[in-house]
Amino acid sequence: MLEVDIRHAQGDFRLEASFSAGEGLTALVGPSGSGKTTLANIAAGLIWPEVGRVSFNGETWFDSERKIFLPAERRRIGYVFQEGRLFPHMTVKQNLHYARHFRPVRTDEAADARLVDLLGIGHLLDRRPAGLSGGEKSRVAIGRALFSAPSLLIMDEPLSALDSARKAEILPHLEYIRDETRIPILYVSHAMEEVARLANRVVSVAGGRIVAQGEPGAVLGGARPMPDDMEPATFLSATITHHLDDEGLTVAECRAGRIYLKRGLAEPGDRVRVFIAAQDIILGIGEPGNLSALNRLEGLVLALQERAGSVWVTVDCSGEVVLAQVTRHSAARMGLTAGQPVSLLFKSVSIDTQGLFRRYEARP
Ligand SMILES: Nc1ncnc2c1ncn2[C@@H]1O[C@H](COP(=O)(O)OP(=O)(O)OP(=O)(O)O)[C@@H](O)[C@H]1O
Repeated sequence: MLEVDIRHAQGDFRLEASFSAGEGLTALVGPSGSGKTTLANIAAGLIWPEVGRVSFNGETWFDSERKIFLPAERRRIGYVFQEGRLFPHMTVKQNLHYARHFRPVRTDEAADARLVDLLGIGHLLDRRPAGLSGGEKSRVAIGRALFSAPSLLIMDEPLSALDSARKAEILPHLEYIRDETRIPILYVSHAMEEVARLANRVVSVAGGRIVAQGEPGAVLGGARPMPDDMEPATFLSATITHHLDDEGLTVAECRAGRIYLKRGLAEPGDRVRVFIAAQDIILGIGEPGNLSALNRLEGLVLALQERAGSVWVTVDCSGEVVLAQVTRHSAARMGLTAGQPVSLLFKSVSIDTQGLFRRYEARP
């Protein structure tokens, strides 16, 4: 468990933060300039804060009072930077092997080969970074961080330079690393989709302070405050009841009602976290016509909030708060007001479970 409790000034910027990151992936989210990278660098030992403490699994890495300053190279951290930062004059293999010098344990060639395999970079070993695509570079950078056999992995927006196809290619690798290596990961990101899919825990930062930390649903879900530049969404906790094999669908029940998911890895009885982007929800008043959207939840409008040209509508669906986003024009045309009964419609495809959350939720 990483524990950070610090105060630090950087020019005019004041940081005062206390947070922890345990097993699994902890996402550090927040608007640009809120202090995420600074916090990651403090955890890594690249910045020494003015006051406070940093510890990992009970070992003190930094303590201003006791004058303990463990240098970065002795913290056994694998750091993946936004832009990868591979050594341009070395081949992929040399980049990876360079990281092995930092290992405190003997090299296990079989484990290394598995990692190369897992990241799908075996065919790239003799190439130099200039001959790699963006996605390949990211995979090698992640591999290099893991090759040092780190006790903690810090990733600062490792996918931000990639388009959505390349991101989709890397996300499963990150999931595997999260679930199989058991190395705690501190993951800085703006992207709701990544956080929704990867995070076991979310720490939300704004203006140099921690505004919330905990389960992703509790920090980012429903009507709760969210960093301004993150896509609004709802997280629901649901239990899989059965599959509709012919239709490639899976049915789940949550407090808000029944939902249809794209068939993934989850099996009946599994608890999954379901992510619904607010802009994927269509709001209806009265009996909607014959629509193709499979999912329909019913609820009462709790509140309307104007945000950046659109309206966020929070809806109470049997005690579960669901967030929808509509244009100002639609909100006015529909005459939306608090207390009004509405239907929420969305396609099955707009739900992301992949069954991947199951593995986390099934953990002891
Ligand atoms: N060396 C420095 N000297 C003075 N101020 C700095 C320095 N480095 C960063 N800052 C300021 O500290 C604040 C926090 O920066 P930081 O990079 O931690 O934010 P961030 O949340 O990671 O942002 P982004 O998402 O844009 O990467 C910003 O206001 C930034 O301008």
